[in-house]
Amino acid sequence: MPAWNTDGRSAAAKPAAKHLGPVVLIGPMAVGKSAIGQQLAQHLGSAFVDTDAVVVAQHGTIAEIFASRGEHAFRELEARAVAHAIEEAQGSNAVISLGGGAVLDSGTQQLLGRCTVVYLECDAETVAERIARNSGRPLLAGDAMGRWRTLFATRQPVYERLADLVLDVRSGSVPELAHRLEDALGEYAAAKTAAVPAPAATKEVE
Ligand SMILES: Nc1ncnc2c1ncn2[C@@H]1O[C@H](COP(=O)(O)OP(=O)(O)O)[C@@H](O)[C@H]1O
Ligand SMILES: O=C(O)C1=C[C@@H](OP(=O)(O)O)[C@@H](O)[C@H](O)C1
Ligand SMILES: [Mg+2]
Repeated sequence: MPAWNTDGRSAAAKPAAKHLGPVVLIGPMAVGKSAIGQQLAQHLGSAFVDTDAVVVAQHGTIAEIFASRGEHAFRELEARAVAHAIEEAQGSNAVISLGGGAVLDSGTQQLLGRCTVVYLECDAETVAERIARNSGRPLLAGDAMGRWRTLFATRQPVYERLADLVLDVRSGSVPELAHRLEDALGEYAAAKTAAVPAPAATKEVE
C-alpha cells in the first residue's frame, strides 16, 4: 500500500513531499533506472525525465554519438541534459532517471544536492540476462559482463556517497519495485518533515 499520494493529488501537494524535491534515480547500467523511474512518476502523478532519452531526441542515438564524436562529447551533452532537467524540476517531485555514468560529472554531483537521490542497488547476476540482450550501450560492446563489472567497481563508491536512499532491486518486478520505492520515499519524506523544528511561536504585540 503506498504510504502517500493515494488520493490522486499531486505528490507536491502533500506537506511531506516538499522535503523531497526532484527524485533522481542513479545506479549502474540495466538496474532499471529508466523502467522503474517511469512507473514511479506515474504513481506520484509527477513529470518523468530520462536524461538519456533527452540526449537521444536532440542528438541521435548514444551509439552514434560515441562513434562519431566520442565519449567525452556524450558526457558534455549528458551533463547539460541533467542540469536542465534538475533546474526545471525544482519545486516539484519530478522523477529523473540518469544514465549510469552521469554521476561522474562534478557539476552533476553538486546539483544532486538539491534532489532526493535514490541508488538502485543490484548485482551482476541480476543484470546478466538484460546485459546479454544489451543493445545500444557502447560501453558494453564485446565482453559486456566483464565491462559492466569493471565500471561498477569504480562507480559503486560514487553511487553510495551520493545516495539519500538505497533501493535493493535484486528481486521484484518493475511495478513491484516502483511501489516499494514509492513507500520508501513516503517514509523518507515523513522522517524529514519530523526532523524540521516547528517555527517558534510569534509573540503577540498589543
Ligand atoms: N526488476 C526488473 N525485472 C525485470 N526486468 C527489468 C527489471 N528492471 C528493469 N528491467 C528491464 O531491464 C532492461 C533495462 O532496464 P532499464 O530501465 O533500461 O535500466 P537502466 O535505465 O538502469 O539502464 C529493460 O528491458 C527493463 O524493462
Ligand atoms: O553507464 C554508462 O556510462 C552509460 C549508461 C547508459 O544509460 P543506462 O544506465 O540507463 O543504461 C547510457 O547513458 C550510456 O550508454 C552510458
Ligand atoms: Mg536508462
